[in-house]
Amino acid sequence: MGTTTEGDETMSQKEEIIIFDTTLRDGEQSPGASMNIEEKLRIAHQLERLNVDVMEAGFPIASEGDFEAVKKIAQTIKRTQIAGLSRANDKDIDRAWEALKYAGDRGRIHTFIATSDIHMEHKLKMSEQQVIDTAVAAVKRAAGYTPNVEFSCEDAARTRLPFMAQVVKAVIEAGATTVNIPDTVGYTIPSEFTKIISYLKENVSNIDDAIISVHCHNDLGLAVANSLAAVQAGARQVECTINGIGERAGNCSLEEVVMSVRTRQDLLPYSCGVVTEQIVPSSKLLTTITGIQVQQNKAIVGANAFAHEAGIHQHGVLMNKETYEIMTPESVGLNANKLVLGKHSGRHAFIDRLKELGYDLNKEEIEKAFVRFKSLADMKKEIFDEDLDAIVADEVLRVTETYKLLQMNVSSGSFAAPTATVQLDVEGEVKKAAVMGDGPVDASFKAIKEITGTDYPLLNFSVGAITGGTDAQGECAVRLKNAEGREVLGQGAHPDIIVASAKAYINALNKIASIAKRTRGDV
Ligand SMILES: CC(=O)SCCNC(=O)CCNC(=O)[C@H](O)C(C)(C)COP(=O)(O)OP(=O)(O)OC[C@H]1O[C@@H](n2cnc3c(N)ncnc32)[C@H](O)[C@@H]1OP(=O)(O)O
Ligand SMILES: CC(C)C(=O)C(=O)O
Repeated sequence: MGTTTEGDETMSQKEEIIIFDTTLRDGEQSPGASMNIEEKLRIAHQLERLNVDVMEAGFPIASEGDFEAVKKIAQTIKRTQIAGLSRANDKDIDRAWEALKYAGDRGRIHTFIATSDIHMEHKLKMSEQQVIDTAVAAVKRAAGYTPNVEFSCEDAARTRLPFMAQVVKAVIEAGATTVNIPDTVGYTIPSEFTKIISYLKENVSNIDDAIISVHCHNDLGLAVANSLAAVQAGARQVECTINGIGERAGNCSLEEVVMSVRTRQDLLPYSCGVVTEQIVPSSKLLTTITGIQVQQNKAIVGANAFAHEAGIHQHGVLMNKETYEIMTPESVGLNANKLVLGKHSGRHAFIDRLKELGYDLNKEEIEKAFVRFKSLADMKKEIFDEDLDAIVADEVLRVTETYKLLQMNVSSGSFAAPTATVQLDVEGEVKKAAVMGDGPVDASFKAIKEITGTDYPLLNFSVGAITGGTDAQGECAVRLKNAEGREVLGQGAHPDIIVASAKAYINALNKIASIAKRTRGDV
């Protein structure tokens, strides 16, 4: 791009912005984004390919599952720093280190306590002095395990500045090497956040002994703008998530902040190590795993981010892409010159495309996905990346199957009552049911319920077409609530939308069964 200054030599002389990804912790706090250990590990591998500097893997005290996920990630990921969150108390910090210790000096304890009046008075019921003492004690305890300690002043953007300066000074003295200034409730605006960071730089005598970090939420849609303002004021770590997922309206979006820095080197002359070509694969993997779709007009990773519809724009782009494109699709991992995949494609092209999409599958997984790819290619002229995402989600990312769909047949229309006949393999036993319903999906779900003897509340059911055209695969998501009140997302894809719905329902039942087995200690 004519307007950017890239190139390794120039980049290496620039001040570095540390990219701290919190998709697996704050991102996971998005309603419906809970992931199991295997899913978190897949994202962790992708974050390593994306080359973020730090990944926050979870909140180890939160649950057995989160502890195991952080531990597994700390044991498996070899290059990236791994952070674990803890409240400012001994038991959280000890538990965090128990999981993080496998990463050695790449393990980071991230401890926090709120510093705003409203949080101190109503939530913590602590005085200023108690908060300072608790923060200092927490940092000291964490520093006893590792020098890699981050401290966050929760709700910093609504904290009185002289008090925050006192806290920041004290935690740096106690051993914090990164001090994070979160806008926990997405309240600040860029000019104010600039003043907050500048204030700390000017009024905390030991501020240069730590990296200043920011962690912005998007309640007013300003998370990225606020993060960039903070960087310009001296912050050197940005906390963010893929697709901007996170608590409430989400967090600062990684792809937006990284591409802003890369694209506006004239105003943001910093370097960051993110391999931007891995942005779209990361976004897609997250969508596949969580089922949370990205809005079409989402910057960088939305379906329309590089689409030009208007004639004047199309004309301009045909003459010179830079008339309407400020970055190339290739730079974020959208490969325009791809081999077309269809029924005549072989394993080499197939594996190559899966790798481009960020899937690192073993031989057995590739074989399963390939068989499914060929059968889809028999029904559909061209197989798109989205189809491959759905195949991988369906064939590889799914949990151990207690229930397998063998066959189904549905009759429906405007005349007779819709009827579904479904045959399932239930742990080796073939079972069948034929049931009428209000519609074909309702009839299928009733048949599955009858066979499996289950009746979990259905919270949500959504249907979408993965690609365009009448031969597109349908993609369904089903959200059920298990007996313990936990929400479970099931996904299924198939060119027949009713079969896709049944697969999604069965996928959710399999997840519930696998949670129950884990709880009982059967697996
Ligand atoms: C801004 C953020 O995103 S912070 C991270 C938010 N993420 C989460 O909360 C997800 C994971 N959380 C959990 O699983 C649970 O909340 C747990 C395991 C951490 C705690 O569960 P519980 O012990 O049942 O407590 P609960 O969540 O109801 O209340 C929080 C308690 O922690 C205290 N607390 C809150 N923040 C902190 C802190 N930073 N340091 C010390 N104590 C804190 C609260 O005052 C309250 O204490 P109390 O039980 O003495 O009244
Ligand atoms: C724990 C902190 C960093 C947080 O998530 C927030 O303040 O939003």
